[in-house]
Amino acid sequence: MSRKKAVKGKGSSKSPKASPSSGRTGKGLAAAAAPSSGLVYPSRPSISNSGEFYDIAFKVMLVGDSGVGKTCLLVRFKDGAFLAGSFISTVGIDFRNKVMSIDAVKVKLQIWDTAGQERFRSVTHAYYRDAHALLLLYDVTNKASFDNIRAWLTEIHEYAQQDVVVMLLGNKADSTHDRAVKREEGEKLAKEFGVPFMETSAKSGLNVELAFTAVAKELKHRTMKEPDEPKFQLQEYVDQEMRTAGCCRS
Ligand SMILES: Nc1nc2c(ncn2[C@@H]2O[C@H](COP(=O)(O)OP(=O)(O)OP(=O)(O)O)[C@@H](O)[C@H]2O)c(=O)[nH]1
Ligand SMILES: [Mg+2]
Repeated sequence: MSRKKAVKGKGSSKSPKASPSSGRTGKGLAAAAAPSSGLVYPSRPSISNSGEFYDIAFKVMLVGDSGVGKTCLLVRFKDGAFLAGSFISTVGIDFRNKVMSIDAVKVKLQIWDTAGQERFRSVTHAYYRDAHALLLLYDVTNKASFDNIRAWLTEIHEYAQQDVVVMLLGNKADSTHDRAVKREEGEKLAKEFGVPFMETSAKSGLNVELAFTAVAKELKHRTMKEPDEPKFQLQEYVDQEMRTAGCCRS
């Protein structure tokens, strides 16, 4: 399979009109965004010398209330670091790219970090349509952020594609003393809405890699599934991986 090259670096914009691209050329938002159909199928090898090559690309959006840890989760996944210290709320929308190797296929995730603050909601709405997957976060130490998940799911149903992959994440699982939402409550809500669920911690790294890998696997399987290949079971995969890792992987 021929491979495309992922645009490296970071983009940022408050404009909902920015249109995605294959990431083959240029830098920044306009160049890194994918066609509105979303998927990028490489048609010929890249001639560029720098950056990482990929076979398929998907857009993943991080959504949820302000302060639940969306930016920290992305930074942990991308850079392996935790943004400790004062909380700097995201303004508008921002993205980072990461290429993962999934079953010998190079999958590029273009991950959009949205602002949780209400005043940026209309900006975020404009991006839902192009998303292949949504990671919906609440903060296990903040009951209101959990209670708002129903409203977020309503919003997702209204603005996102019908077949978008949604995964519910209870973040800040490291904060055992401040916990306000039990794991079972998260599991129950996820079951009610038929979405996969896991708890994460951007601080410790718990399940961060797993969350993105699971989504990338699901998207890759949907796109490249052989006719006789069984459907990928996302929650089963997550449960199995957590069992293998003794429930605590980073
Ligand atoms: N203990 C703990 N703190 C976290 C974790 N993730 C994020 N935080 C803290 O929570 C605060 C908010 O994190 P952000 O990632 O900026 O939150 P956000 O969801 O991006 O917020 P908006 O950009 O306003 O939507 C910061 O002070 C982080 O240090 C985590 O897993 N554990
Ligand atoms: Mg943020």
